[in-house]
Amino acid sequence: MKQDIKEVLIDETQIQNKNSELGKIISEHYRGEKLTVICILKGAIMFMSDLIKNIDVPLEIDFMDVSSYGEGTTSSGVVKIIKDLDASIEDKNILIVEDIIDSGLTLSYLMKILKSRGPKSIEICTLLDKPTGRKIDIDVKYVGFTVPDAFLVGYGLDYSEKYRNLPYIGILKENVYR
Ligand SMILES: O=P(O)(O)OC[C@H]1O[C@H](OP(=O)(O)OP(=O)(O)O)[C@H](O)[C@@H]1O
Ligand code: HPA
Ligand SMILES: [Mg+2]
Repeated sequence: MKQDIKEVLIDETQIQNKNSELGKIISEHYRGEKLTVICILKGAIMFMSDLIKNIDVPLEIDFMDVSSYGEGTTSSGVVKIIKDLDASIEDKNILIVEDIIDSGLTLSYLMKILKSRGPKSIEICTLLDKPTGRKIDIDVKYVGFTVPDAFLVGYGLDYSEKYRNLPYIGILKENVYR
């Protein structure tokens, strides 16, 4: 796996420091409130599980699986719900946790659906933001790192379902997918 990585962009320590920093800010924001954290499968699993260890308000977790990338490196633009939430989000404070916002198509679609279900509040926290990929505007409250225009893998992010288990964020060598 390592031989397919051109460069480690964000290492484990940088990721964990960011989780601690974001956790503190989020805890202050929801102080005195209850929170539901929604993990967008599969990419956000590692980030969400590390992030919530750093949030100290009472919270519940739920999962939603949507997919638009399939096996490629560009979004198909067609977002499919593979698994919906287990619980209602009506009148709840919702924090959506994502690994990366690239074109913005996934979250734009998701936000429309979730806002229509009447949450008390709804915000987005993404570990990575790739603004050069954006096709549609997204209002993001919490961003870990702004990343360059390269295909990234690791810490939950995949290429063709692989590399999710790398403990860092790396740039995938172009010859792997070209
Ligand atoms: O802003 P966008 O261009 O829509 O891209 C971001 C989305 O794409 C990836 O998910 P993917 O559909 O690959 O599913 P996965 O999380 O299971 O890998 C990633 O986890 C985000 O959800
Ligand atoms: O750079 C990326 N890597 C992995 N998955 C992604 N989904 C959108 N952008 C990316
Ligand atoms: Mg993916």
